[in-house]
Amino acid sequence: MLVKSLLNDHIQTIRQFDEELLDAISRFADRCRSALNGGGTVFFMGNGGSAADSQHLAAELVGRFQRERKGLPSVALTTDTSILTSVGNDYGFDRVFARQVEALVKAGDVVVGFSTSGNSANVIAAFKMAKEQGAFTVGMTGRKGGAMRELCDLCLCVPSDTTARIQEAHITIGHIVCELIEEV
Ligand SMILES: O=C(CO)[C@@H](O)[C@H](O)[C@H](O)[C@H](O)COP(=O)(O)O
Ligand SMILES: [Zn+2]
Repeated sequence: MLVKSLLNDHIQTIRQFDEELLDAISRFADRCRSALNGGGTVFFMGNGGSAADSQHLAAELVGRFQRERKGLPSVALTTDTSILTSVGNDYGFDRVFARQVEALVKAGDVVVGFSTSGNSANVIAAFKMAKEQGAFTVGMTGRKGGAMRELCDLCLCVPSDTTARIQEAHITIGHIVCELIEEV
């Protein structure tokens, strides 16, 4: 049955998280915590479903995940249609995140990019800019990792080659990171 087999794929993907990935999730949360404690901001970006993940996680930090606490500085670079259309129109779609990183990101910030292929040109360009700005970069991708694997300071490769399964694992990891950030 297709439904059961798709659910099994999802379960298998999560089951196949190895120690290296679990350790990377903890390090991701630690980096966010130290950036936030030092007055920094956590930025998120991605295309399509990954844009939705970016907005979802920024909302968890600015608003509330599970605990009552102060709002934490976080920005999704996927939301301002005036910026996205002006930069896309004037400089090209590949620059829509990089330009915002140039304008907003400071040393000590964390820049998180979601890309199931690891190869979305606008995410890659923004990571390069984030390094120039002195930020810590976290790539969230799939098994192969694409260009992101070598480019990011920390790269979390979900053990699947299927976009949907990778995205499902990304939001699970994102929620775990939010829980660890709130733990303090
Ligand atoms: O949500 C989905 C598919 O599940 C799509 O919207 C998907 O995110 C888009 O095709 C993206 O453009 C894919 O980009 P990426 O994950 O390779 O960076
Ligand atoms: Zn999707």
